[in-house]
Amino acid sequence: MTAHDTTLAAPLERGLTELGLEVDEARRERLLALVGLLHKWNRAYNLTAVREPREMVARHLLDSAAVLPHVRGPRLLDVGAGPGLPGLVLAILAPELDVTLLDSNGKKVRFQRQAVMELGLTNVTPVQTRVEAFAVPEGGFDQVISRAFASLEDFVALSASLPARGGQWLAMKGPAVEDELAGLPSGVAAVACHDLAVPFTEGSRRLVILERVPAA
Ligand SMILES: C[S@@+](CC[C@H](N)C(=O)[O-])C[C@H]1O[C@@H](n2cnc3c(N)ncnc32)[C@H](O)[C@@H]1O
Repeated sequence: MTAHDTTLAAPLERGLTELGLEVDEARRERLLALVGLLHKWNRAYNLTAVREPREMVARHLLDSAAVLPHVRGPRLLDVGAGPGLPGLVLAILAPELDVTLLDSNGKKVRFQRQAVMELGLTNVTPVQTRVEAFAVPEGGFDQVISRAFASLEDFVALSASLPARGGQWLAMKGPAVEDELAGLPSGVAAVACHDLAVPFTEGSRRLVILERVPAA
């Protein structure tokens, strides 16, 4: 596995504890190795505006980990995953998940593939495509998640056929999501909106969970 900055181990462990997550050392090592890869590839591939590894621990690892209690899987699709956020983090934390990472950008998907290989992950499938052109696999996904991808309305419209029957959309949003909730199409409703405190970051992460409902 790839080398990483050992000074990041303590903040990661503290942050995971603050989130109430028990994560063994092997998984913590993988998470830090992911930060190492993001930092290394960011110079050439411009994967994320977050440049500092320490900041990546909070804004990428812990922010993604914060949604784990709401992820039930097992088939999880991350739409517009970019360098694999939150999907790679969730796949490392919960090996029982079967995670598909989807992005239209070739460089981002090349990074996803490299990370999957270097981290030895067997539960992640990167796919390069636009979500609207993605052929839904038989049965669909139990949950479809996105972070920093699109408005709620566009996220749901672009991925309308992808959740399985009884499946959910999980949208990782900022604090101002009320206006977007008002724009949801009929037939889809928010069933929960969680305020998640992310260690070492200002403001709160909101996780909106959406399901299909009988059209009004
Ligand atoms: C702002 S980035 C967010 C990346 C990642 N989720 C994160 O939080 O760091 C949005 C990503 O969505 C991808 N994207 C935009 N439109 C897309 C589409 N129609 N289908 C698939 N991916 C798309 C872009 O290539 C980009 O990597």
